[in-house]
Amino acid sequence: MLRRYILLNTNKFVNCRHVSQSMLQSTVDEKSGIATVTMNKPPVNSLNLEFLDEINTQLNKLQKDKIRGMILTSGLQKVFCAGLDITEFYNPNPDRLAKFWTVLQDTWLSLYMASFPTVAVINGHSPAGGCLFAMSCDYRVMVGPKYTIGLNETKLGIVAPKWFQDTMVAVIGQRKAEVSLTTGKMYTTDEALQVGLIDESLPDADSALKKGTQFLNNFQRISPWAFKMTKDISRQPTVQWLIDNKQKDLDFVLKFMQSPDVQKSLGLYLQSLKK
Ligand SMILES: CCCCCC/C=C\CC(=O)SCCNC(=O)CCNC(=O)[C@H](O)C(C)(C)COP(=O)(O)OP(=O)(O)OC[C@H]1O[C@@H](n2cnc3c(N)ncnc32)[C@H](O)[C@@H]1OP(=O)(O)O
Repeated sequence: MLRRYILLNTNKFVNCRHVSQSMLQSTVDEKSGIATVTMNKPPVNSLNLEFLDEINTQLNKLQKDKIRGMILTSGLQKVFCAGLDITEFYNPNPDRLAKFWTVLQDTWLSLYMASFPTVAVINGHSPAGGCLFAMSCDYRVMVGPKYTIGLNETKLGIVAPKWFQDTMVAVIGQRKAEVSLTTGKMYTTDEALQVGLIDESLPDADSALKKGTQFLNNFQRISPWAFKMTKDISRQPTVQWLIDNKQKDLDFVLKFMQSPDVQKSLGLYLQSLKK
């Protein structure tokens, strides 16, 4: 369905195709072919089964629609994405947990290997799975200075899976990733810029969105085929492990998440969040 739509976050009217509207708003600028996908699941854009499914469906649709680029951002005031919904892990139903993890794997593969260029406009805190999503885009612009980003899993008493870790290594390198992962480091915007976890820091969301669009405009003169082949070659070593080990990865998560020690840590962490 084609109709005029207001591009969220910019407060400006633009010529847009409205693609969908629910926990996820997606608009495509007809002139540039750039999609803006806005996560809007209050209070913190936590990624549960239904939300992940919606994100994955949308990514696949944008791919079919042959868009020229995508900005991933948040419609919330101060959170880009709080990561995986911890309640999916706490006292889980094994069947649902298996579905949840499988959709997470698929969503990550769709985002990481997207055939179009992607930019994360990180307009709020971005821990754990939020950081994974940002790192999986081709470019990161973060609004500073007050938000934080990082893979904090060890702080919850859990372990970032190999493919989360490899994604971070691909962005900031082995040594920095190892220190960051083991300590569960959450970086301020300035620290993230220094370590290379983000590419640019801007003082407000509007200028961050403009920067993201500028980055995507670089690809107007680059063949989509050349872009995709180059990205595939660059990212293949990071994705291949998951492609070859989806079931092994799932089995490990199911076992790990149902262990009493992990459940105890998660329970305490959830309680601390509620406080
Ligand atoms: C083999 C190993 C397999 C496991 C691998 C798992 C891999 C990845 C794991 C993850 O992604 S786990 C998620 C980690 N995320 C976090 O630790 C973030 C926790 N949240 C925060 O730090 C803060 O909420 C925030 C994002 C900085 C926002 O702060 P703010 O003050 O705006 O909001 P709060 O008051 O803290 O929260 C509001 C409301 O949301 C609930 N909540 C927050 N984060 C989550 C979450 N990730 N999942 C579920 N629920 C979350 C929080 O409890 C509050 O609830 P109520 O009190 O309103 O009921």
